[in-house]
Amino acid sequence: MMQFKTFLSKSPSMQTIRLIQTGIKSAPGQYEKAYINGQWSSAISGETFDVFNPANGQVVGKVPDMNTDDTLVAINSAFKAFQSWKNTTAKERSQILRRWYNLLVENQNKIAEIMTAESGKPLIESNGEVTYGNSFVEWFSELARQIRGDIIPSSFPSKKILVHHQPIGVVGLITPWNFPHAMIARKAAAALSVGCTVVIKPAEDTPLTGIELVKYAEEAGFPPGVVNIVTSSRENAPDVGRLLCENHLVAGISFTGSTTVGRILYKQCAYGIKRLGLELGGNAPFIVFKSAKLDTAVSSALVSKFRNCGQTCVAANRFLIQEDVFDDFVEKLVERVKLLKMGNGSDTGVQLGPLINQPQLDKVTNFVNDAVSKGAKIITGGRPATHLGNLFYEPTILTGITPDMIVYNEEIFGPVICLTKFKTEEEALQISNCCDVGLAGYFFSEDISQIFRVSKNMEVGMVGVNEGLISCSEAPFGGVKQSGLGREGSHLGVEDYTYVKYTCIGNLS
Ligand SMILES: NC(=O)C1=CN([C@@H]2O[C@H](COP(=O)(O)OP(=O)(O)OC[C@H]3O[C@@H](n4cnc5c(N)ncnc54)[C@H](OP(=O)(O)O)[C@@H]3O)[C@@H](O)[C@H]2O)C=CC1
Ligand SMILES: O=C(O)CCCC(=O)O
Repeated sequence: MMQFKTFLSKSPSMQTIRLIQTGIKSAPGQYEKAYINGQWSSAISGETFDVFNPANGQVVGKVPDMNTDDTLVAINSAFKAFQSWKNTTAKERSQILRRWYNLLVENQNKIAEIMTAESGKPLIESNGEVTYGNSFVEWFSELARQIRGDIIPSSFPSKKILVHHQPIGVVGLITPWNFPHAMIARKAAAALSVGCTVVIKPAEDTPLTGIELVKYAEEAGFPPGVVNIVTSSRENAPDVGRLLCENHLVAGISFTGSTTVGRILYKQCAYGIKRLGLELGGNAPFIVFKSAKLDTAVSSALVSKFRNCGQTCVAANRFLIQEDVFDDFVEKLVERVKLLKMGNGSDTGVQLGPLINQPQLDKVTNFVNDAVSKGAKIITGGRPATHLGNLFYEPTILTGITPDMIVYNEEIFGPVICLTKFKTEEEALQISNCCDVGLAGYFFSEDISQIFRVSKNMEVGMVGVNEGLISCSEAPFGGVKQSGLGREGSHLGVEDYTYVKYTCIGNLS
């Protein structure tokens, strides 16, 4: 967890300096191939698409633009590979995952630099994400050998009740651009650990990190067809997604991304009654009660809001501050926000990068303009930082938020803090819970009864109490309501990838 916190320090850590001094750079515009059935492959159509650095618009890579033809080959290969991968021992799978983890650790700097080049994340954050993503590979390499069935006492002396957990088969993993390593690792390591095979479809904006991960998976020794990655442009994504959902050889889908696309996949999986894991959007409340330690609340607000420039599904979205401490909190917050350094993520000391692409910039700009047109007051920021590049948006604080504003109702996915004053705990909870999504929620209080009461009553899948950064491989990640289905990470993270098989052995004498 600490790796993300370091981005708030006023000067770059020694680790950042060391990373920058390594001077490792991915070759600009280098052509990468996707990986299907143990072969590094171009698209059957021969098409490619460019990958851009959002900080400056430079082309940093070129990858195959694959469509359903390539995806079908990947599915067939994964299905064939499943027939033997499912019969490997837990120890064998654990050892290959561990080798993958070791290679990812050895190549941490290189992966982080690729990530910064294609996602715009400050290098120190990319480095933090690699540590975080790797931790899932390590976790599931350890968990692989701990998955046990049951023998349940039967009421009939002649019968034995056995319960096994078996891999479901081929799974399609559709992942977003905001965590190009961790979202692949969290899904793939869990699936592979129990004996499933995978077809990964990374986001158009960030395929290079995914390809890099798969290079180390190959080196670690996963047999051909067990791990496949299909890169596709935004234009081909809906068809590729549909094929993964509808092909009868695919047993399940795990998706992280927008609620809109999650709904499409849910529908497409319905006919085949596919296993489906969905990690969708949130609208996280961040409540500061009057008993809170304000400095802790302010530091946590910065971590929760500005990690990946606000482009995080667990980012604090609605800041609710009890009226008694509102002015003090705002004063401390503004002071810290004004110190944040925005720029090209590979430059020393940068804490905030650009937004990922033009639609994201337009979205954030429209949300803020909408709020201001309805009476919100800009305390700081409030516009694109055009002097830095085309996709930068100033860290922004708004007050005077009202329920008719888009920022109040929707996930902002940008560096914008919206502050609302409340009087009572009931009012704060009512505001927190009055939405259709429920991923993460945060609150700050030193009142122990309030801590238990509010964490029980917040309608979310994950609660941070006096803490703004809650994600880690050991804890179950997921939401309630329209924020999704299932849990990733933790001991529960394998459930999406296993069937429960009950065997009754009868007529025993
Ligand atoms: N919950 C979360 O963590 C995330 C939430 N979001 C939210 O979504 C908004 C839009 O971001 P966006 O990138 O468009 O998110 P999407 O949900 O569109 O993208 C996530 C992944 O789904 C793929 N995809 C897109 N359309 C389909 C489809 N019809 N069938 C199958 N796969 C599909 C994308 O491919 P491709 O990139 O090629 O389009 C990408 O790999 C953001 O502003 C944010 O609010 C976005 C990312 C992550
Ligand atoms: O924003 C997301 O898509 C995933 C959340 C990152 C995390 O695991 O904290």
